[in-house]
Amino acid sequence: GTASYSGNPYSGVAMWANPYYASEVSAYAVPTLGAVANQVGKVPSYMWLDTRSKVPLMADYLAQIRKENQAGASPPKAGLFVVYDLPDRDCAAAASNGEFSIADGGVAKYKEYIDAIAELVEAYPDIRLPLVIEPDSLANMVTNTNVAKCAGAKDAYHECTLYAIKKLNKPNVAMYLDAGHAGWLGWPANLTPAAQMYAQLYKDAGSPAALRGLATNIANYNAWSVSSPPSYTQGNANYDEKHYIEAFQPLLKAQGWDAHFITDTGRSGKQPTGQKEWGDWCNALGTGFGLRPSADTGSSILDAFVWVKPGGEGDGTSDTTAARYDFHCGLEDSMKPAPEAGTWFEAYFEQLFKNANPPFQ
Ligand SMILES: O=[N+]([O-])c1ccc(O[C@@H]2O[C@H](CO)[C@@H](O[C@@H]3O[C@H](CO)[C@@H](O[C@@H]4O[C@H](CO)[C@@H](O)[C@H](O)[C@H]4O)[C@H](O)[C@H]3O)[C@H](O)[C@H]2O)cc1
Ligand SMILES: [Mg+2]
Repeated sequence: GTASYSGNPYSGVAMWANPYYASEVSAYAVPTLGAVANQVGKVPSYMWLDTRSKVPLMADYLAQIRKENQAGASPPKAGLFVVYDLPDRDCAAAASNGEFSIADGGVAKYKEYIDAIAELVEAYPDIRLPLVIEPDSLANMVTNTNVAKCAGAKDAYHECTLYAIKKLNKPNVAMYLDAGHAGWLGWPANLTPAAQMYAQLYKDAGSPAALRGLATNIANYNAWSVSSPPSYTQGNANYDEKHYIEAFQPLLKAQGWDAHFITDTGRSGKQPTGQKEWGDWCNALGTGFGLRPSADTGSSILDAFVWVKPGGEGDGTSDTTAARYDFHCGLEDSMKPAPEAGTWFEAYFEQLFKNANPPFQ
């Protein structure tokens, strides 16, 4: 049957753990940490479609999920994917810059990338697909239009995001637009403009049924809920993701969007973290694997805890001579030496594993 749904898209399905992350864990972590580390590879995390060449891998994974579901998986498995290939991507940073540039036909190339993903979505109406849409993009439009590359990307980000939302608006899909985190858009000064921008986009897209809400804390380290505010959150009453989304949701609703949320808990298990500044986002010291993915959140507006950034894959290289070197990855509270964004960072995995809460045992 079809994987159509109403309400929480994570209800009635199990999240599928992709074999790529599991293979990284078994290849690189198990030799040092022992077989216990394999438990981490079994935790369902999101697969990032960070290049056009990754789309065929999504096709393989969907075929595998269908096979497991047809073999009787109960509850049926849902596929977890991040759409992440905007032209002039990651416009306020250097570490995760992508393959497409606006100056080099990037908008057209992005639309073809979305078309390829939409084709797969339509070929697999039987698989539930809660998708994360474009980490760091729209959040930068709220706080970083003073950065030339972000100012120059504003129109393209909006055009491309609208295109993606409309093309991927299918009954088996739920889309969550990236919305930074408590330490980014959660600041009082940022929250209202953020609500205006996201709600406007929802309306501009024609209030699509599959646009379920916002994803927060992607590739960041904030607690879902912490009893006392970490020192670096000083000045912001929204010091964890629960405060952030509970402050954000009424503003979005008032603007016409009854949005729901998902929050990345993949690297939020240790609080406070070793960050010196809240904005120090690159390979932060003193972090741990956090709450396991689940739709059982205890919150009526949080659909699920999810692991979106696969813990152990780096945030950015610490090699100052590299093209994608970003100074945030050279800070005192960033783990060094660090490999390129998205590549395996064994020492970082071991930090997350040691600090895991709940622990792996
Ligand atoms: O005291 N006050 O009243 C007050 C008021 C306002 C203040 O200003 C706020 O300060 C915040 C920092 O505290 C800033 O938040 C940081 O913004 C960066 C982008 O510019 C984000 O970086 C991204 O992080 C992603 C992973 O999350 C990476 O994947 C991505 O590559 C990377 O680019 C950081 O997370 C995020 O923490 C806000 O913009 C800024 O408005 C500050 C104080
Ligand atoms: Mg990043």
